[in-house]
Amino acid sequence: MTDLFIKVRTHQEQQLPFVLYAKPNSDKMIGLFQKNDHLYFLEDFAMKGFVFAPFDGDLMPYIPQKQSDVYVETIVETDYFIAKEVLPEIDETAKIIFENLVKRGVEAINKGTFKKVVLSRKEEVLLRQFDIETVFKKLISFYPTAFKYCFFHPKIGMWMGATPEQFLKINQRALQTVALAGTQIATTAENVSWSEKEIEEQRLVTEFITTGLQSKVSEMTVSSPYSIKAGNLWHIKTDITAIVKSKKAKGEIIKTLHPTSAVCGLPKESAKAFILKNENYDREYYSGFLGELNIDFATFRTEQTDLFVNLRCMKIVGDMAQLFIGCGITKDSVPADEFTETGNKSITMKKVL
Ligand SMILES: C=C(O[C@H]1C=CC=C(C(=O)O)[C@@H]1O)C(=O)O
Repeated sequence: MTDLFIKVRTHQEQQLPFVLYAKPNSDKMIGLFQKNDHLYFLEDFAMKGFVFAPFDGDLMPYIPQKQSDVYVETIVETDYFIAKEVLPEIDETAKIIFENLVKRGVEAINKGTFKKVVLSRKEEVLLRQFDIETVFKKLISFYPTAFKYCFFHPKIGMWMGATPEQFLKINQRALQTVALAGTQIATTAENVSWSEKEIEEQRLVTEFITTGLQSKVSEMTVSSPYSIKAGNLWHIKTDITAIVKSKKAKGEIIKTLHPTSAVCGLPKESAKAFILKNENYDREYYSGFLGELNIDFATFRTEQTDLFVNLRCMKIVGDMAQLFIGCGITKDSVPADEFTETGNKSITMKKVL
């Protein structure tokens, strides 16, 4: 066992906060180990550390740089893992509940309450055994292009995930983000074609982000939408770059964009109100955002922010893993298909358990 995982084990035994993560396509694993068990919240967006923000609410926990030890290790592929074959299992009660939720979402769209809403559910998986090191190494091995993480705080719990979605990357004043939406299960075919429903669903995310950024940036560029593979799924993605007008605008940009219409809806406020009223469970940190704020912990360069949307994630509670899965609903959504899509998304985490 390397120093990094020894530190993870001792921190977990001592119930001290830590985060372990590996960025997309990087050969580095980074661990941030808080020296006390205090729950720190961001007071402003100039603070340096690893932020773990929820879907809803202004309280954003973070692990401050000043209170932590940092470990960086190169990923050495010594362990060979075989991806677990995950067979679809349908929970009929969960299916009925989710399909009814989707129906209500489509009705609200038809009434004109919003154009799009992202609805989600939670699924529990019994863990026969659970070892952070093994699960984290599987995430690294199976999802090289994702942001992989394990976050632990005694007052929050343990969360793990492999998200394909960048929320915001800001290097000095250069900003990058993406509009990601539309899902299809990846079969062997490398050419994927998209329906009008999925194209519209993703276009609304691009519209939301570009409109939100408009007054705060200059030199915005927006790529054509293209298909991208994330684990067992295909998505549609648009790359967006811009120059932030002032360094102080970062907080405003984060507040404007979060939660994006890839996880909430359009318009944001009415979609969010519908989610909070109708989903009937607490999303907690699922569809929040997480990552480095104002510092790159591999190089210690400041003025670098690298945040991701907390998707394809799970919370470990006792001998259960709670998987969080959602999908974008538009006027053309078919409830049964949307339920199937959440099942397909659950495979990302099920494969590593
Ligand atoms: C809300 C999720 O995915 C989002 C990101 C990509 C594609 C999505 C979709 O096709 O619905 C979602 O907008 C999730 O994974 O729980």
